[in-house]
Amino acid sequence: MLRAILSLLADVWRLSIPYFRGEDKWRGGILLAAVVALEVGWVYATVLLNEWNNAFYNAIQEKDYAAFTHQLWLFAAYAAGAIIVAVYQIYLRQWLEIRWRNWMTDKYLTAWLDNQTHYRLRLKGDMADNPDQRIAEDIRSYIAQTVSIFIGLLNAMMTLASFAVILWGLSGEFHFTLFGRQWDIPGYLVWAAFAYATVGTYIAHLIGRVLVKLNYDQQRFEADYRVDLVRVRENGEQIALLGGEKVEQGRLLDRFSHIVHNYWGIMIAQKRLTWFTSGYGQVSNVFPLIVVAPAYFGGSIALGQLMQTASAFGQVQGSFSFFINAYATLADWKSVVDRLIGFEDNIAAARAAAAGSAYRRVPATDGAMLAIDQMDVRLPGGRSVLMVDGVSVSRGEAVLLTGPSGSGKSTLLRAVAGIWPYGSGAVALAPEARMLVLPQRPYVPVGSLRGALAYPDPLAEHDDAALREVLEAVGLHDFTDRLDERALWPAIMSGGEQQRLSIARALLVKPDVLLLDEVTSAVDEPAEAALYTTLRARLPATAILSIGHRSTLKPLHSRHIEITREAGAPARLEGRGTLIAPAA
Ligand SMILES: Nc1ncnc2c1ncn2[C@@H]1O[C@H](COP(=O)(O)OP(=O)(O)OP(=O)(O)O)[C@@H](O)[C@H]1O
Repeated sequence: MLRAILSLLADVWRLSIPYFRGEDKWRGGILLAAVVALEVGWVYATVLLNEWNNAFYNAIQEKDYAAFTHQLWLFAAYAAGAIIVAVYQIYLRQWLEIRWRNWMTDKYLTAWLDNQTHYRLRLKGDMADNPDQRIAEDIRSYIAQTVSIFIGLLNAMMTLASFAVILWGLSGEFHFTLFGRQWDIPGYLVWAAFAYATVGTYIAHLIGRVLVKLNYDQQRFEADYRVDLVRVRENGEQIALLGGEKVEQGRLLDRFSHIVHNYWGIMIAQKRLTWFTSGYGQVSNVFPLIVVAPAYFGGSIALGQLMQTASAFGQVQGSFSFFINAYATLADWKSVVDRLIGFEDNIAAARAAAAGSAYRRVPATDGAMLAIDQMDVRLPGGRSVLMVDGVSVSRGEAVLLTGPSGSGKSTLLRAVAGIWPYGSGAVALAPEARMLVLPQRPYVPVGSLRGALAYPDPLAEHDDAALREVLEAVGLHDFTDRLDERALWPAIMSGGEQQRLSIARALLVKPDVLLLDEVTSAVDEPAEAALYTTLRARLPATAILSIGHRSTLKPLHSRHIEITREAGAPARLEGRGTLIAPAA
């Protein structure tokens, strides 16, 4: 158990310390110091209140009205101080939490989105479940829980230190005779509180430890369920056309049944733990009185001392049992910490995969804009799918790649674009050449059509005339007046229209090297011919490497290279292929 706690603390340190060393360290540090100072004030107030107990109850016992009213005034002053501390404690704490969360969210988003890590995390299906939950939900609850546990622990330690001293003083000496011998136990009330709390903590640990895994699983099941719901929403049209609603409902209910099943586990464990903690809490109300009662009834202490001792005992025992009451929170905290650590490790692994990638970027020679040599494209598991050698594209050339489905054409484009980390080889690019890759399924973001067209460039970069002009050029005449319309474009535009929009982007960007992955698969053949003709006419210097299946594509290119594949071996793409005579 000690080892588990130490490793948890090491993880918490790893997750928290960057904030207090980062750009926001001053403000974060000052807020944390203020919260700690208020907590110290709070504990000091409880110490004063404990002494007040003694004076107040003695005034009652002695029927001393003047002392009684004096003590009431004192109480009013303490209470006023406590109210101010309570208000600002929460306020400053929330302030710290939101600053910290802001910082951590920024850091995680950067780590996730930078260098295409978000994409590589997906490549290996097992690498990170639900990054959205890690970034949105787990960071929030991690910070809230860490601050709350830190402050709780600080309070428990300070309360323990102050009240143990008071209680030690109040204990006097406890004498009893056992086995014919007199035993003296100094500070016996402190030991009694300690023994009571230790037994309680240990029993709570035994009962509550199953909650760690159960809470972890619960979060995962909830997130999986949410992801499946989103998937149904996103693929609504396909599901409706295929009539897949029953299957989807079955799958969703199946996902949900995991939540229910696990929740029952949590309920049962929680019930068992509550039996114990609430019983323990009730006993704690009277336990100190029982322990001190013999001294009171024996006449050695007054009512004030009884009340002060009982309250001090309660404080000591309460701080010892901090872990008992915080058990469920600690279990939950551990699962949040585990998930964030797992996420950070996955990000690091994805970055290492990228850094360890054996693809090399070299400057192109011999006038080629793009050349691919000795490339071995592999899958995440290590299997080789495609070997490429001696393939190059010159300025103004349009090279068509064809080959069997699944032979690795799209993966080759990913490797050339630098987002695919598995495999090895050299990608030579002309110095300063700008490359644009248009994937098979265009990405049309939600928002204004202007934003979707210019994506991901800043809007100010292209003027309206240029945007309208490229829309006209790709045949999207009906959309030229809708630049500022905000809509769910992916649901409104047809597949072919989305592909045209994607080609319009290429016309805007005017890249030096353009990689096209079946970008006209959803338009008819005459439109396809028109689009390619437009591309080549308007980007006469661009080196185009495109992938396609249709035979009608051939005359639209200047060269054709075919991928060959023999059973049991990786597909091969080699050499210069065949020249295509320009259509008459
Ligand atoms: N992330 C991945 N994990 C495992 N295998 C993958 C992954 N991505 C692609 N593959 C596999 O790699 C092979 C090549 O896929 P790719 O999409 O490159 O083929 P393609 O030649 O473009 O096919 P098509 O002509 O059908 O579009 C396929 O067998 C595919 O299943």
